Amino acid sequence: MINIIIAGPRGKMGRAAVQMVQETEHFHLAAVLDRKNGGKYLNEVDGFAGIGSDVPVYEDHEECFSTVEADVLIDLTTPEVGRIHTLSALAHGIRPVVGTTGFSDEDLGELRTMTKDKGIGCIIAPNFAIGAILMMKFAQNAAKYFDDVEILEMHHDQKLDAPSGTAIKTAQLISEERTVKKQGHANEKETIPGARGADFEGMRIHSVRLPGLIAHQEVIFGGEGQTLTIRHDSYDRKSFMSGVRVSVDTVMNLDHLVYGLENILD
Ligand SMILES: NC(=O)C1=CN([C@@H]2O[C@H](COP(=O)(O)OP(=O)(O)OC[C@H]3O[C@@H](n4cnc5c(N)ncnc54)[C@H](OP(=O)(O)O)[C@@H]3O)[C@@H](O)[C@H]2O)C=CC1
Ligand SMILES: O=C(O)C1=N[C@H](C(=O)O)C[C@H](O)C1
Repeated sequence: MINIIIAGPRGKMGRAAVQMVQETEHFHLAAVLDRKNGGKYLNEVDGFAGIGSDVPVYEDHEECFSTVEADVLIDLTTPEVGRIHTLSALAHGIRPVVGTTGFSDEDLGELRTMTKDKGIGCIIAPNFAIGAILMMKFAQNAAKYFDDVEILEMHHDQKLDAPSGTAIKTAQLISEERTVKKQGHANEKETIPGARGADFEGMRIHSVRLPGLIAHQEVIFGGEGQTLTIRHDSYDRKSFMSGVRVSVDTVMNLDHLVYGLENILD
């Protein structure tokens, strides 16, 4: 049995994760970490009637991590608080599985150092959906043959960070194969600032935010007389849950930080 704490249980991902943990035979939801409802049980929180009558809600992460006997923290919050939760969990010997996006390179470096010092596992996954991981790997492979690429990520309009964690990870993987190149016309000029999107080593990332969307990304490569488009769509947050489950199982046997599920899948 793996004892789990979920941070951000009332969020869109947090709710899906609570359901996944409850449905997984060898997982036990030991507690949740919320910024409201401290002192209650989960079944007393709006939207959880009938679920988690034995699952305490904590508002204070220190109190939660020092009181609850947990193996794994699943964090699905915001980068600011997710970073603090992750550092604190590691300090208490609890292995973090972090889906929260928006961490800076400095944040990742700090977490990598802390994980190494503690000698326990930590997984930070910008995207838990297997289709999205394949999209990133296919895009990295295609980058061996195409120098010019633009990433178009499309998300629901409640998303806080832009570009998405997936788009940044995709650009990082592509950059392992691609020589830095400023794309487009040498003299191109934006007549409205931002028209050409974010610049990652000369490749462009465009962020669309619209109600109705969940999580979607196209990686478009261009060459002479042709384009190649690699696209992934998440239509339901259930698409992320098998990746969260695999991450919880895997982090139990790690002694270092893994950034990206492509590193733990065959
Ligand atoms: N890795 C992956 O595959 C995926 C990652 N994500 C990422 O997961 C994160 C959560 O996404 P999503 O569920 O859509 O977002 P939501 O906004 O729906 O949920 C975030 C939750 O975090 C809580 N929260 C915010 N600030 C604090 C705080 N200071 N202390 C404690 N809790 C806090 C919010 O509480 P309140 O309701 O009170 O604001 C909310 O319940 C995002 O970073 C997103 O990018 C999303 C989908 C897939
Ligand atoms: O906020 C979201 O919804 C998502 N966030 C992650 C990201 O930033 O890449 C993963 C997925 O795209 C959904």
